Amino acid sequence: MCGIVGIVGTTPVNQALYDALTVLQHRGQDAAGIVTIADGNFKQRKANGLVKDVFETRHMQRLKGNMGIGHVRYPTAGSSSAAEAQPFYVNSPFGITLAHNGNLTNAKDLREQQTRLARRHINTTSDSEVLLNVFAHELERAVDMPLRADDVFAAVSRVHRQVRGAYAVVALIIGHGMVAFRDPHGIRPLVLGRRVNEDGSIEYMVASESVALDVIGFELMRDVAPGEAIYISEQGQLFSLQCADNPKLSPCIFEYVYFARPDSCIDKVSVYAARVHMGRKLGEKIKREWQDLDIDVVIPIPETSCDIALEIAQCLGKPYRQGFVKNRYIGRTFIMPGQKQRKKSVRSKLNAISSEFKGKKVLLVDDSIVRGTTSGQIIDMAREAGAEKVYFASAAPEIRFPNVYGIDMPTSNELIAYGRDVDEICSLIRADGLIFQDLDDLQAAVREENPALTQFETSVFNGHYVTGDVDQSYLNYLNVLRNDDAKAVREWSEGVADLELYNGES
Ligand SMILES: O=P(O)(O)OC[C@H]1O[C@H](OP(=O)(O)OP(=O)(O)O)[C@H](O)[C@@H]1O
Ligand SMILES: NC(=O)CC[C@H](N)C(=O)O
Ligand SMILES: [Mg+2]
Repeated sequence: MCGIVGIVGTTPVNQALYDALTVLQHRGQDAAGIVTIADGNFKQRKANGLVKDVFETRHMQRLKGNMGIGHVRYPTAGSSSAAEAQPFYVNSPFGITLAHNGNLTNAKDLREQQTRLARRHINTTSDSEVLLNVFAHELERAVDMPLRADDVFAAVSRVHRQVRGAYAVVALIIGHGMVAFRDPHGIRPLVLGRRVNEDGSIEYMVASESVALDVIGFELMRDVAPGEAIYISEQGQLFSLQCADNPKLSPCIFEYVYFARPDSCIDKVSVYAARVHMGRKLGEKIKREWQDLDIDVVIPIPETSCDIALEIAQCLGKPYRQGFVKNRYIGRTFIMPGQKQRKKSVRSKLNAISSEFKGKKVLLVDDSIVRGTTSGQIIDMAREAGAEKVYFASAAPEIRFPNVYGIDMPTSNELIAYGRDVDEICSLIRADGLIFQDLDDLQAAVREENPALTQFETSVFNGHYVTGDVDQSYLNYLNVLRNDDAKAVREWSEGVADLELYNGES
C-alpha cells in the first residue's frame, strides 16, 4: 500500500504535493517521487528515502507547474531499487507519468503481451511500469485528436478488461490532463476533493486518503468508485465515468486495521470509528471468553493500536496506561523491507516504563500480529519491566494467507499464525494468554460505519481472493519470487551493480 496524490490547480502545486506526500508517509517509507508539468515538459524528482530526505529546496524549485502527481512507495513487486521509485514515465502517446498503489496479479502475462504484441519495452521489474504501458497502449488505440475524456475512459475500460489485482492510479497526460482510476473491486482507497478559490475557479485533488485533502485545505467530495475513472482536463474541467463491466466494492479490510491513518475516511468509514468498534467487539469477546481473567491494566503497543486499546479498557472497566514510549523518529516497522531491520527496529522504536508493569497483570493490545516480530519482543520487554502476567489481544484475526494486493506478505511461511492454532502462537510469543478478534466481528466493526459495505477483501484471514484469479500455483510462484531470502539476494546484486536505466534526476 503506497500513497498516491494528484492535483490540477490554478497555482504551483509543488508544495501541496510535498505536504500531501508527507501526510501519506505512513503508507510507504522506501521511496518518494513527484512529477509536475511546466512549459510542456515533465519535471521529475524521485529517489529512495523519506519525503523529507528526497526533496531538497533545489528539487522543489525545479518542480514547477500547476498540475502534478506524487507517490510514496512500499515495494510489493519488483525490487526496492531507486529505478522502481514512482511515478513512472512513457513518452508515447503524448507523454504519460503514472503512480500506482496496489499490486497486479497478472503482471507477468501482461509484461509478455506488452513486449510481444504491443512491442513496448518495460525496463524494470515493477508491476506499476507494466500497468503504465498497458494504459499507454490502450490510450494510443483509443485516441482521437484532440484527446477527449471519452478516449481516456475507453482506454481505462480496456485496462480493466486486461489487468487483474489491485490498482488505485493517478496519471498525467502531457498537454491534456490528469486521470485517476480505481480497480473494479476498489481494493485500495482513492478519494476526490476540491478547493474553490475566491475567483470561483476550482482546483481538484485525488489522494489515497482523505487526510491528505484535509491538510492541504481541500474538501472531500467523495470516494472514487470501484472501476470508475476521473479525468480532469488542463483547463480544470472534471469528467467521470464508470469504466468497469462488473464493479463490486470490496475494500481491503487491513486498511482499517492498520494501514490508514485514523483521521482518514475511506469508503464512507471513519478509520478511527472503525478501530473504536474493533476495540469494543474485542473487549466483549474478552469478557465472554476470559471470565475469570485477572487484568490490572490495559496497555497499547503504539501507535496504531492505541484507539483500540482505549476502548477495550473501557469495555473491561480497567485502567488504560501508555506503558510503552515510542521513539518518534523511527517509522513503521511492519513496512520495513527485511526481517532483520524490522526486528532491530522494534527494540529501538519501543521502550517500557517499568512502573506501569512492575508486579502487574497486563493486557497488551495490538491491531494485528503478522510475523510476530513486534509481539514476541514486546512481551519479553514487559516481563523484563517486571510484569507478573502478560496477556495479549489482537484486534485482527489470525493472519494465515499471503497478500497479493499491495501488502508485502508474499509467503505463508513468514506468518506466525500459518499452520498454528492460538495456543501454539501464544507459546511462541511467550504470552500467558492470547486472544484474536473473530473475522465476522472485524467486518461488522467496519460495516457499522457504512452498512452498504457488503464485501471486504479479507484474503489474509480466510484465503478468499476477491479477484478470483489467485490459485496455489500463483502463490507458489510468488513465494519463490519474493520470499525474504530471494529479495535479499536480488537487492544485494542490484546494490553492487547500480547500472539501471531510469529517468530520475538528482
Ligand atoms: O507481527 P508483526 O509482523 O510485528 O506486525 C504487526 C505489527 O506491525 C505494525 O506496527 P508498526 O510498527 O508497523 O506501526 P505502528 O507504529 O503504526 O503501530 C502493527 O501495528 C503491529 O504492531
Ligand atoms: N504498495 C504498493 O502499492 C506498491 C505499488 C507497486 N506494486 C510497487 O511495488 O511499487
Ligand atoms: Mg504497531
